[in-house]
Amino acid sequence: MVTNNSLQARAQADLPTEYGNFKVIAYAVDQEPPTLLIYKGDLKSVKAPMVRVHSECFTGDVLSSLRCDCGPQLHAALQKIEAAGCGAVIYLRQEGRGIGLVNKLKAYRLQEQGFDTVEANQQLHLPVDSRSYEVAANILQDQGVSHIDLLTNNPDKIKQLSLEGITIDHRIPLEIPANQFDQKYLQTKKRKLHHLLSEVD
Ligand SMILES: Nc1nc2c(ncn2[C@@H]2O[C@H](COP(=O)(O)OP(=O)(O)OP(=O)(O)O)[C@@H](O)[C@H]2O)c(=O)[nH]1
Repeated sequence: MVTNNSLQARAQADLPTEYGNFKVIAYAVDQEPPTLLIYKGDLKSVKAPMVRVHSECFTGDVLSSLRCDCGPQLHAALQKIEAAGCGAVIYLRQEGRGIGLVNKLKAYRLQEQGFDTVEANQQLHLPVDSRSYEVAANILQDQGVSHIDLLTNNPDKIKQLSLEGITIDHRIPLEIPANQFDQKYLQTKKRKLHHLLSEVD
């Protein structure tokens, strides 16, 4: 299993989780942190498997931070894929929408002073969102998948994956109710980044 000249499947294993039994494959280039494909079922056997392309959020995914909806989105995606019986999470190492964990924490400090998530990145002279979905598309293609049902609220993710050759048959919303700490974060995603968040004002 090899995707292109450099990205390779380096290791695979079973991954039993709270939500059900999955398999995991680590795709990597040289010593870079691996992109993980967590999946269940035969992805090629369905016309459009359910897929979550998830950007790393150490604070949300690992530390259960309430400042964002990332952790609950990841867990909800695993639950939905388990219920569907087939599907995948692709875990991209694009912390902080591409700015990295240190800069994300600097952006958090600025948010504590009143800036929103977009303004905080701008204050740091960093891109608001520098993510690429090419690796996700390469992994799907390596798995023989060209059509997916994508779990997302982010129209840019749909657009970019489409440009990389993946057809999004359906968007499956992945809305997590706001908590007392992430209301402004979700509002900014809706107002400035045009996320499809029907439950946010
Ligand atoms: N720069 C920055 N990144 C953040 C912040 N909060 C979360 N993130 C990162 O945002 C990324 C997730 O992107 P989101 O815009 O929340 O959601 P998305 O993945 O684009 O869209 P969905 O598919 O709908 O979840 C992860 O890499 C997080 O680390 C923040 O306050 N500032």
